[in-house]
Amino acid sequence: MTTPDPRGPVLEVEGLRKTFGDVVAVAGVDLTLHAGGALAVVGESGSGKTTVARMIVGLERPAAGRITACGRDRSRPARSARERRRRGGEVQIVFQDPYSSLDPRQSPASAVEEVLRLHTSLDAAGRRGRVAELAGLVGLDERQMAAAPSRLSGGQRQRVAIARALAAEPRVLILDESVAALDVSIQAQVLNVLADVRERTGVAYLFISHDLAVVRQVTDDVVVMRGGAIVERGPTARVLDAPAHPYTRLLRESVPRPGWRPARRALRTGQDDELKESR
Ligand SMILES: Nc1ncnc2c1ncn2[C@@H]1O[C@H](COP(=O)(O)OP(=O)(O)OP(=O)(O)O)[C@@H](O)[C@H]1O
Repeated sequence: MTTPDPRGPVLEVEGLRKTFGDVVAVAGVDLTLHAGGALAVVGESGSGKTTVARMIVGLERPAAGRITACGRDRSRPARSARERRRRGGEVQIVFQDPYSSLDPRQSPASAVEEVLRLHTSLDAAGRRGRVAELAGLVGLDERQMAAAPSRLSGGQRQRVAIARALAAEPRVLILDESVAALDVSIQAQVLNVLADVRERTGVAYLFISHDLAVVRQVTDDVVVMRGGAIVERGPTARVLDAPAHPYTRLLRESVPRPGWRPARRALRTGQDDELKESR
């Protein structure tokens, strides 16, 4: 087995294709995400973005094409629990809906610890320390980490989902419309957390979004999908400022709220939204 190059691609997708009956959801997509990079996948609803993400994490089986993460092929389903676990240590995903992503009976601390138990060799004390570190990274305090998920707001739940995904120490984090369900001000705070996390951990993002203003803030490169295919790709600023494809121009013109700007520093203390308990 070869050791993956730490600066090389952490995710490569070639000729990826998926059909659902007569519908061609993904029609031959090529993507490369480099270590520590952030690549956006944009496009209107139904353009195939989520299906690409689901194939990468093994929730859908490709009709054709090749997916390589950390130098290892993952185009076919994992054949053992061990292989599934190893893949989970390479790529993790955070979905859109903060309300369905957490087990209502499990505290955030216990959810994060469970992942640490599966993916690391830390002992109980080591895991407790790491839970605290991850909580700090996403801006949650001890009380929030011990609370029932029903007492947490949407923004806090997404922070938990991000911490839980990072607990597996993935090289790639897929964010599938992960801030789309949040209010604009909370969204800005979670985006700041994501920028901070990337800087501090070197994790790479595949950032799926229909929102160009958001994409501009957190990604270096972008691919634009339409009808299952990529119609344009390049550095995010260039593609959004001077789109070459008419579809990208159309997407840009339909942005509902231009001009969003992030705060300089990420909020680390979860001040975005207090525990409902304390309201
Ligand atoms: N399980 C499924 N069964 C049938 N068709 C599906 C299924 N999943 C996706 N599709 C279809 O595949 C196409 C791509 O869907 P996909 O969800 O990947 O797009 P998207 O760009 O992520 O859109 P959205 O942002 O609305 O989720 C759409 O036409 C969709 O209806």
